[in-house]
Amino acid sequence: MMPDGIFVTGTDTGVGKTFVCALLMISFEDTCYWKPIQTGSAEGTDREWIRRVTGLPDYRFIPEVYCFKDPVSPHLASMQEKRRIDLSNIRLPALPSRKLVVEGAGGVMVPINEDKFMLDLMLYLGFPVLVVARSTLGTINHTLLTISALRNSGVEVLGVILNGPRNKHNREAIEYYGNVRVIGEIEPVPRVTVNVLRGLRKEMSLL
Ligand SMILES: Nc1ncnc2c1ncn2[C@@H]1O[C@H](COP(=O)(O)OP(=O)(O)OP(=O)(O)O)[C@@H](O)[C@H]1O
Ligand SMILES: C[C@H](N)[C@H](N)CCCCCC(=O)O
Ligand SMILES: [Mg+2]
Repeated sequence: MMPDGIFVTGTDTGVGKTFVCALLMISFEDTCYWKPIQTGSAEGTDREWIRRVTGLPDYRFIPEVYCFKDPVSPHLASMQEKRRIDLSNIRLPALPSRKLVVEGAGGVMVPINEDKFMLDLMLYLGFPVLVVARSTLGTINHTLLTISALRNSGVEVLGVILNGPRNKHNREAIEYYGNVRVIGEIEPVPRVTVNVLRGLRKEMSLL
């Protein structure tokens, strides 16, 4: 059962958070998507990408609160555009549905202003967190560090999704040393389409 709100973070930028959010949107009816802080919008937003790939209606997508053009860390993008990111401006929108998927920018320690990080946004919103990680070499360290930062701050970790070629040893190490569930393993797909996402829905069944 998907909780009413879920925050999707990752061990890095480009690990597949948006892909997993698209999969959540396809897997659970009555779910809205929200990426409150987006950078790199000059190349398109994650909201637009999920909307295009899934074909889901507009009302299931909540507009960003902060949207910056340059594909850099939010703290830098906000300085460049002279618009400080203030957590108190990020208010939970009135939802047209019961469930919400929130996507972060990059990983947990990405700065958003002079003294706040993505992790503070997670604490502020208060949703349990799903961690998307690569399946390949190096992921044990990145994933354990991410989980440790989340738990040390009191954030509930729902589980980990490993994205990439299946790697049994990495999965087992993350579950054992991280004392965490790997709830899904997503293999690379040649092309991301709504039918491909539908075929991957079983990867969300442990949520
Ligand atoms: N399992 C997969 N198979 C094929 N392509 C994938 C898969 N997972 C992710 N991708 C592709 O890899 C790229 C990076 O993934 P994605 O945009 O989901 O990362 P992200 O973590 O959301 O990055 P950001 O920090 O920029 O939000 C995208 O082009 C995405 O479509
Ligand atoms: C532009 C990119 N796709 C993301 N939206 C922002 C990633 C910020 C990462 C910062 C860092 O960890 O160095
Ligand atoms: Mg993304």
